[in-house]
Amino acid sequence: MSHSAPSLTYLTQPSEARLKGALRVPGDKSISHRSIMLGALAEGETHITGFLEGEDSLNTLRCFRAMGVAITDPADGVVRVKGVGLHGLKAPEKPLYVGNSGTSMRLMAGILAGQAFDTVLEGDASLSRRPMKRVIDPLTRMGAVIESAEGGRSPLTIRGGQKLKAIDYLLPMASAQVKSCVLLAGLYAEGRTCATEPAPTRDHTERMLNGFGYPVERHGATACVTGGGALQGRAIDVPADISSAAFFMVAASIAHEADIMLEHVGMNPTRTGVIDILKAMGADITVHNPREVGGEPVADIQVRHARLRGIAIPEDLVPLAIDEFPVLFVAAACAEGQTVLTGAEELRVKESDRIAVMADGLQKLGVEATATPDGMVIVGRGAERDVFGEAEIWSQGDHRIAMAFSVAGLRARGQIRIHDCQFVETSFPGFADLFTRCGGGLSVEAGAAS
Ligand SMILES: O=C(O)C1=C[C@@H](OP(=O)(O)O)[C@@H](O)[C@H](O)C1
Ligand SMILES: C=C(OP(=O)(O)O)C(=O)O
Repeated sequence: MSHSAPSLTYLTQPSEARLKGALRVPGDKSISHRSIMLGALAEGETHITGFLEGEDSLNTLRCFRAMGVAITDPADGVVRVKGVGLHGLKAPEKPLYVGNSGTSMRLMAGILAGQAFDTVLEGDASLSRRPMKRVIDPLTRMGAVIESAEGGRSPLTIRGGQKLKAIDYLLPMASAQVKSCVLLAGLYAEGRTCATEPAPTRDHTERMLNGFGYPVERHGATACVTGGGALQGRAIDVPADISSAAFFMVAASIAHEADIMLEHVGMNPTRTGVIDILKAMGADITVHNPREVGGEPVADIQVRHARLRGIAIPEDLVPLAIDEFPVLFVAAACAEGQTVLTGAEELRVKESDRIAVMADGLQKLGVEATATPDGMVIVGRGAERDVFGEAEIWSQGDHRIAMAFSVAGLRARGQIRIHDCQFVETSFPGFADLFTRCGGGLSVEAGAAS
């Protein structure tokens, strides 16, 4: 987000929505960030198609430009990055601003720890509340020097010119951002750096490093890189983001009538937990034409309306669906019976506390939703035609909360007014239009109270 984007409010239409059509949601955010970062650090050119032109990945792009990397303006998802090599970045003139994006800050901290110059990384109000100690700790063990605001929060000042040493790091939480940060710093360290995760998390960094010709060894839960190699520029086709497609998967499942096709969706097995969870709830989801594009599995996904039932969500699926819980809570409210989520305390440190903010919004809409320290218990009202009432919701600077309550509008008796929706631009530009075009019915009011 630019430093002060005007506030937006979404208004859902109490509707008899029929969702239909084929649609392609924007590019994968995790892969888009990494395509700029690895493209910048590579030798030669990286040609990206399907790039997410959302504020989070655009902020990553701007940061690397500020460090002297020539990157074309994205046009219809096409971006060219002229790599400068692992040691070719230049000192930026100003602090690097990453907006709302935890991925940018945590992955870039790993890269910047290995540079010869100092940098300051800063973000918006939401990001300034999120924990950065989780990356400061392993980087400090590697020899990095990082100053932070109180409590390990950003802004982070990263002192350049340190000689990094390899470490074996056992992650205290399942986090792809922390794993990636350690591996990226490992590119600059002497020796072999390993990150061991307590549960599988998205593996785009490992896949993409291999794709750029930088070998990542994998032994069970451990991924290792040896410093001192080089990356080679390449072509990257970014698939549609399964985390964005998830809003439409739930929308089609809960709408009174629906049959939609989500095209070219990334199906990396470390990301498909949302499909497993929805299928366990009884969703009607068919995967068509599975294929592999540039090292990532991709498919078209058909979703039709179905009667959902509540489940106990298996904890091993939590990291594989970590960004999808706001909208999965909406699905749970529309199911018959109780849904119980446990083992998801990480949701409390995302763009908002997604457990507290979702429980609060669902309660306002008349759903029995009880927040627990590590999850939620939701009593589904799927037997009723209108699951949700009418309410005013604050999305608390969190794009996924804003979109989740937009989807809830499909089963609401009245109107849901959702404030602070400008943050949807971080991950899903054009969401309101696409949702409306396939039958969702959402209008946007500018400049409303936030
Ligand atoms: O590595 C990534 O691209 C991401 C990892 C996840 O965060 P954590 O590593 O904090 O779980 C996820 O929530 C975020 O949207 C993107
Ligand atoms: C948690 C998210 O992103 P980030 O951590 O990059 O801000 C998200 O997109 O849901």
